[in-house]
Amino acid sequence: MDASQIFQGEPDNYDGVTVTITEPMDASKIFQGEPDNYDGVTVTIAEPMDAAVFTEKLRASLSHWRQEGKKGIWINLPIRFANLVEAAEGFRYHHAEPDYLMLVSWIPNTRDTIPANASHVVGVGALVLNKNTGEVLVVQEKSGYFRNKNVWKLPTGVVNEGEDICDGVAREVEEETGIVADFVEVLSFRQSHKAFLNKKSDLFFLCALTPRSYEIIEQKSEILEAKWMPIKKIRRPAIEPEPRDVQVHGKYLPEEV
Ligand SMILES: NC(=O)C1=CN([C@@H]2O[C@H](COP(=O)(O)OP(=O)(O)OC[C@H]3O[C@@H](n4cnc5c(N)ncnc54)[C@H](O)[C@@H]3O)[C@@H](O)[C@H]2O)C=CC1
Repeated sequence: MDASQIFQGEPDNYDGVTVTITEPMDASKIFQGEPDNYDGVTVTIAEPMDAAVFTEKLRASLSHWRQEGKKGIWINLPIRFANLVEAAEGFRYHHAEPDYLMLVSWIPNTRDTIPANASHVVGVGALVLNKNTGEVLVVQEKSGYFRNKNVWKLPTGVVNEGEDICDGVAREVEEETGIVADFVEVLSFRQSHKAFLNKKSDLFFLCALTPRSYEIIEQKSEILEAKWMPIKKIRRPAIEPEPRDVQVHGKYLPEEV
């Protein structure tokens, strides 16, 4: 065995060994990471590495972090280094983004408190009401649950990462129908489960908007047709609300309805 690769210690009378660390650990032999506020470390792999070298360096780093009392160890693995996934012993997937995979390992013998990956998508629906005419903006979709069902529905969509709900709902309305509208307020919200990929939950916010323009220009890729529909014609929802859904309150309905 190459003596330089193992610690040299002092034996004692009880078959034990005491190792005294006299020099700083060779930084090139362990990964340098970014500390976080939860005694964790995030290592971002920036260079290609041989899998065996990676495993060796990771073992040395884990031993060092254990001594330092570190807890959650994160490895940000750009997709071009995906060959190292299997070499990351003791790590599990946390989440993946288009350009990287995040691995994590909880190293102390205490309860693992790593938060789960994002659990919900955030959807928005738009009640765009022209109070002068008593008409509501409705669409028929080319894909999704209501495809080919001849159902008129309120414009809906999904909020982008980092986008406010009030901006997302106005963007979706404009993208789908060409109508420029101002967000007024959230009327109700609903939570449903196993909504996306039969796994993620869905938080859906129904919002009131006031139109600033009235000429419809449909988005041909997603919308079959859009129109202004007299609110009196809206008889009942195509899907009955769940008992726990919060209902739209009446102040947005024109007085004669
Ligand atoms: N669409 C509807 O009839 C209703 C939608 N909602 C809510 O509105 C929000 C948004 O829903 P939607 O407007 O239906 O958007 P969606 O979630 O069905 O789709 C959003 C966008 O992603 C695309 N997309 C979704 N899954 C896809 C897949 N597997 N492959 C390829 N493209 C895919 C869609 O074509 C669309 O462009 C959600 O919170 C939903 O619960 C609520 C009631 C009815």
